[in-house]
Parts: sequence; C-alpha cells; structure tokens
Amino acid sequence: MTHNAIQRLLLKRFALAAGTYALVLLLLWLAFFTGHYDAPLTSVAIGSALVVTSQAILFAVFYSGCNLRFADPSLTEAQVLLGLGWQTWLIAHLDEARGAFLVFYVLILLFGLFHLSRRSFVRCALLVFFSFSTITLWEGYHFQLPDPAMAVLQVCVLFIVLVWLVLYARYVQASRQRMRQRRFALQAHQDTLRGMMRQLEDLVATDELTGLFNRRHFLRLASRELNAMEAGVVHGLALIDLDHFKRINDLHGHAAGDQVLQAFAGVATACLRDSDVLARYGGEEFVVLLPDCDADSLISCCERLRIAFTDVELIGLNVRNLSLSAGMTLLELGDDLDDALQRADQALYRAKRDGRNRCAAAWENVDA
Ligand SMILES: Nc1nc2c(ncn2[C@@H]2O[C@H](COP(=O)(O)OP(=O)(O)OP(=O)(O)O)[C@@H](O)[C@H]2O)c(=O)[nH]1
Repeated sequence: MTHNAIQRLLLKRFALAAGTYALVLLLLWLAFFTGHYDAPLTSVAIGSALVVTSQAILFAVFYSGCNLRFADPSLTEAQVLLGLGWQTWLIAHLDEARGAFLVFYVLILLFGLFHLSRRSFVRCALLVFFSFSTITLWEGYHFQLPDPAMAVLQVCVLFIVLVWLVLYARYVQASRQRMRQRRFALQAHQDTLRGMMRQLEDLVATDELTGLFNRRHFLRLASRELNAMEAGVVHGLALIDLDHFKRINDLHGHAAGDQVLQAFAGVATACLRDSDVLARYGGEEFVVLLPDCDADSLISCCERLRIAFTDVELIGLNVRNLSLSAGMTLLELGDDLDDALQRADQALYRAKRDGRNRCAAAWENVDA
C-alpha cells in the first residue's frame, strides 16, 4: 500500500473516532439535561470544548502528515489513552446512569484491538479497570454511591468483559501474525516463481552454445523493431555465414568448430553497439540487425566484423584462414521482414559465389 493510501485510511479511521466522540458528547449533554450528570453547566461546556479541541489537534496531526514521524503512524495508543481519559472523566460525573456508559470503555478498547500490541492492549485494559475501580472506591469511601451493591456488580462485570477482551485480542493478533507469515511465504514463493520464469524466458531466447539470441527470439525482436519504425528511419540487416565451416569440423573436429562459433560470437558482440541485435540464425549462420543505420554504416560495420574475425586466434587450436561472408540489406518503413531476410540471403549467396570472405549488398544489383 502506498503512503498516501495508508494516510487516507488513517484519516478515515480518525473520522470514525471523531464521529463517535460527537455522539458521546451528545449523550453527555442529554445526561446533563436529564439530571444524570453531576456538574455545573460551565464545567460541561468547558469539558466539551476540550474534547473538541483535542480532536481538532489530532486532525491537524493527521492532516499535516506529522503522524508519519511516529513509530506507529496510526497513533492508536495515544488515541485510545485519550479516549479512556475522557471516558473516565465522563463516568466520574455520572450517577446511576454510569452503568449504561460503561459500554464506551469496550468501544474504545475495540478501536485498538487490531493495532495495539498485546502488551499495550493489556496495559489499556488494566487502566480501564483501575480507573473505574478507583472512582467506585473513592465514592464508596465518601459514601457517595447511590447503590453500593450495583457499583460492585458493575466492577465485576467490567472485570469479566475486560478479561474476555484481552483474551480475544490475543486470539485476533495471533491470527493476524499467522496471516502475515503466510503472506510473506506466498510473496517469497512468487519471487522464486518470477525468477524461474525469467530464467525460462532466457533459456527459450538464447542459443546454448554461443550465448547469443536464437533465431526465434531474433525474429520476434526484429518484428518489434520493424513495427516501431518511424518514417525516414532506416535499419540495417545482415546475414553472416562462416566460410568453409564444414572443413573446420572435418579437419579439427566438432569441438573445434564449436569453439570457432563461440569465437565469432565474442568478436561480433565486441564489434557491435548495445542496441544492435545479434543472433545465431542456425548452424554456422548469424544475423544482425542494426537499428537506425544507413548503407555506409552497415557496410563499415560488416567489414569491421569480417576483418576482426579473420584476425581471431583460437587458444589451443591451429585453425587458419578464418573468414566469413555477409549479405546486407536495408529496412525501411513498411518493409516486410521475410522479404528483407530473403534479400540479405541472396546477397550472401553472391558473396559466397564471388569467392567468400567478403560482404555483398542487396542494393548493389549486380546480377541485374
Ligand atoms: N561444430 C559445429 N558444427 C556445426 C554446428 N551447426 C552446424 N554445423 C556444421 O556446419 C557445417 C556447415 O556446412 P556447409 O553448410 O556445407 O557450409 P560451409 O562448409 O561453411 O560452406 P560455405 O558456407 O559454402 O562456406 C555442417 O557441417 C554442419 O554440421 C554446430 O553447432 N557446431
């Protein structure tokens, strides 16, 4: 969840608490006008004003984002303690109507059921019990209790309700903990799966021997490049075939042939830009797509590659006269990839036919 979403949620939660305060204040005034609240009008008015002020301060804290500076940005414990304080003040001034208002202690504790730690919850429950018991004892000591037996009953009921709430809170928090652990485990599984998917995608797209893209992945990438092509932009495409590769295999063995293929991959990768797409097209044939490239750049790139390959020295192998032939073509907006590959293939055929170790361009229509 984002910061803003959490903050919105906290503000909604605060609004719920503030609404409850408004209703309790209404009940307070009702108790006052029906003669159940034992305090002068000014005291009730000042008390109500203080409650409203405390809520206004809390609203300012949430609205300004100051709450985010605290370890618990929901400020649950502070809000619960404040609520318990006001509730005790209210209870202390009520006569036999006190019993009906006891329910608000439960309401305040329920507010902290999900967010308070086990310890804080027990602390708050103890505070409720001792606050109410102290008021009852104090009034009993000063013979101010209208019905002492009822007061004892209220203390007992409150005790039982509080014990139940503490046990229930433990149960709820243990369940939440379990759920949180499950969520973490699920997230870890998802990360592993995502990693495996990436590995699989790499495997599917890569040629095992050379580490280059394979033909299928090249065709996908090239089609994407072609579709995203803008007017006026030209891409270069070249099919590259290693010369007399069969002879290398025959004279030096298949492993040596593999080493030559890997050497070509290394040399070609070093000669190309990061944005160029090089792939093994099949056997000893490779393909390269040079985005945003004119005829001159394509020729000089293929020539650079050809010369670099002739200079390759293979460790532990005495393979001489390495060379390659390339067929080049240019891709323009609206061009078809298969057609372009065919043009490059025809140019490659010409390069082979004309003696190999050379680059031929499809646009040089010498056969025409
Ligand atoms: N070592 C090795 N050889 C391969 C691999 N893939 C294909 N080849 C061999 O590459 C050779 C290609 O031979 P040809 O198609 O006759 O081509 P070439 O000998 O290079 O002749 P030109 O292309 O005309 O210059 C075949 O002998 C294949 O067996 C590979 O992965 N490793």
